[in-house]
Amino acid sequence: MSWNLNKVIVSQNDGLPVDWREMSPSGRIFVEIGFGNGEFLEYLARSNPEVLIVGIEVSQWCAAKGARRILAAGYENARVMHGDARFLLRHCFAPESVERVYMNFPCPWPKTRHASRRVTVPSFSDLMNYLISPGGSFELATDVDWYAQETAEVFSVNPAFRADPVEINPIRPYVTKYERKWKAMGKDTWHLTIHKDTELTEKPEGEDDWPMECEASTKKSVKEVIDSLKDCEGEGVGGRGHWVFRDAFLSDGGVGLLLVITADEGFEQHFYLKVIPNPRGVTIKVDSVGHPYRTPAMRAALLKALAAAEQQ
Ligand SMILES: C[S@@+](CC[C@H](N)C(=O)[O-])C[C@H]1O[C@@H](n2cnc3c(N)ncnc32)[C@H](O)[C@@H]1O
Repeated sequence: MSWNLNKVIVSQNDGLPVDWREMSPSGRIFVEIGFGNGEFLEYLARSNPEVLIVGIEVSQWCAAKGARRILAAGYENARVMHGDARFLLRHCFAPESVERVYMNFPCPWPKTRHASRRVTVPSFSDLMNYLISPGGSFELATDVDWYAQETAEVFSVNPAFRADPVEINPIRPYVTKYERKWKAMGKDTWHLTIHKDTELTEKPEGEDDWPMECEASTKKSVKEVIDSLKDCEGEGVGGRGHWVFRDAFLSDGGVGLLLVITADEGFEQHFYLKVIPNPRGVTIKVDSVGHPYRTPAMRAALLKALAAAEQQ
């Protein structure tokens, strides 16, 4: 059987931030981070038909499996995004647009040297403050007691939030396969609910609105522009993220290609900047193949290429 996964999988090509409210029967939105095999996602869609349920999965295999599950069940109120939730939630959702965020049994990355890989790094509470609407909540289920405590502590320093006491083995409306297996071994689970009471005081600027193409008036050739940029590197806009021009090529048609690698909050992208001759100089544009996301590091790389082209 073939599946049209595009009916369910959403990417930034649908516009940024994605217009989730328009897809939602009531305008309400719930998110599940790291949905694994998608059974909780399906449960959320089934039990909340008036709400749009958005699942985010970093594993491509799980993202496709979850999308197939939603299609097979025939739910119109669920969508899937493939990628790192820490990045996608910031860039693909409008501020304070999500009512509830669920995260079930995330990998705790127990070793200290892997702590930065935990979904609940300290900046996570800022991300949830950006994302969750006043009156909304974040719910964590975990099989690791210290992970629940650590997450509660991460939120406790943020005055926008109020945490319920961590619960042990509460009765849950739906138990996933992972949780069933864990319980069958006689083991405990811990649950944490965090409430957001206050509104964001500073609304973040629309940092995803800038164009991915610019023109430089210059007498330099395309070759001179790309040669001057090869191996350059620097910080993203606002000191966020990092970019590097890894390689430069000149096509037979005279178009320059710069291979750019960016890292934003642990989110890495590889894409090309095209340098195209025009009568006044050059046009520099982010190549859309691979659908890279607009990030502070991408913006800084584009600005660097523009400055290098215009420099006498
Ligand atoms: C242990 S599994 C739990 C799956 C499911 N929630 C359950 O309860 O059965 C953790 C899931 O989180 C996903 N994941 C890990 N880090 C993530 C991230 N930064 N963004 C989105 N998904 C992530 C993994 O791919 C994996 O599917």
